[in-house]
Amino acid sequence: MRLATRAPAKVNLSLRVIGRRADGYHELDSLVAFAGVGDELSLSPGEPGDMSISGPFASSLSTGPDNLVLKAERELREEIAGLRSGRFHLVKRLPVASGIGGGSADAAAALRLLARLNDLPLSHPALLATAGRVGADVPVCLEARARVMRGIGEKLGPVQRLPRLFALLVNPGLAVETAAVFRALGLQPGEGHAVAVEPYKAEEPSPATATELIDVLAATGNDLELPARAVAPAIGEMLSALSALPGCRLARMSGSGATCFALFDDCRASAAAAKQLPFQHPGWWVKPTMLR
Ligand SMILES: C[C@](O)(CO)[C@H](O)COP(=O)(O)OP(=O)(O)OC[C@H]1O[C@@H](n2ccc(N)nc2=O)[C@H](O)[C@@H]1O
Ligand SMILES: Nc1ncnc2c1ncn2[C@@H]1O[C@H](COP(=O)(O)OP(=O)(O)OP(=O)(O)O)[C@@H](O)[C@H]1O
Repeated sequence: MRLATRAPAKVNLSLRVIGRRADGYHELDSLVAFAGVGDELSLSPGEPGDMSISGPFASSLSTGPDNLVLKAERELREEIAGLRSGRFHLVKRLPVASGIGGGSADAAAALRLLARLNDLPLSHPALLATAGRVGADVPVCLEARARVMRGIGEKLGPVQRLPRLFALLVNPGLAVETAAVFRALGLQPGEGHAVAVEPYKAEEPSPATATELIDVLAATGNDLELPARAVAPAIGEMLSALSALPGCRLARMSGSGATCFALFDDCRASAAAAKQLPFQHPGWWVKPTMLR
């Protein structure tokens, strides 16, 4: 039997860095949402540890043991003796190392498929523990629903019922290494981070409309944007181009970059921008999508 699932792109609508832990990782406070665009993963009968990849970004990745799909499978097998598994096929539609958690989404998708095959609930402690070990963004990608994540990604707040946002996801075709961006922030282990941007306040009543949500988000930010722009100056150019699009209400970077998103009040404005941008910047990856 073949099991399949989508691996939606993760978007950090806001991201505040609280400080750096003694072990070098950074404590975050981030409102995360998920996009309509994503990878696809399937699991079929076959040899565990085996996988194939197709899709527009297949050539950016190997099918070796470093692939996060296989890493997640291996780690779960260590937690659960006798785990049933198989061979994976990944359709890679998201740019790699791009701040929208493609690898994390794939790893989480692998865990969801293995949970289905082995009749495990998603809340199974072995799944959660494995997710956290595979990557900081994997726990939030397990359920792939909008929420605030804290700690280094292991503390998940309640699911947020956000109004749908019409967005463009844009990447300049530049892989940016997450660790390099955190390094460029320049915090020492144990050091706190001065408040530069406000975190999203999830306790307050959720905004009822996209327009209200965008207003709330405008008061927040992404603390990794400045260090990422130092690592990859193309990000600054992209943010200026997005802000100048007709109807763009907010342009911001996701995660550690380089992917940025532009938010619009309605789908007509985002669709028009999606048509216009490729003429101005033919090399950029541009995806109109809904975030929720
Ligand atoms: C920036 C975000 O995308 C926001 O959602 C994530 O925190 C990054 O999550 P991720 O890509 O799953 O990150 P990992 O693969 O676990 O870590 C990559 C590297 O980034 C740094 N890292 C990551 C997460 C974090 N909270 N603090 C860190 O300092 C560490 O140097 C780590 O070695
Ligand atoms: N299935 C996979 N998809 C994407 N990247 C993978 C995968 N397996 C391994 N990797 C490696 O993981 C690294 C980070 O990939 P990923 O796409 O998750 O980064 P990201 O988009 O920056 O994510 P984040 O927003 O979590 O920082 C890359 O160096 C990539 O080579």
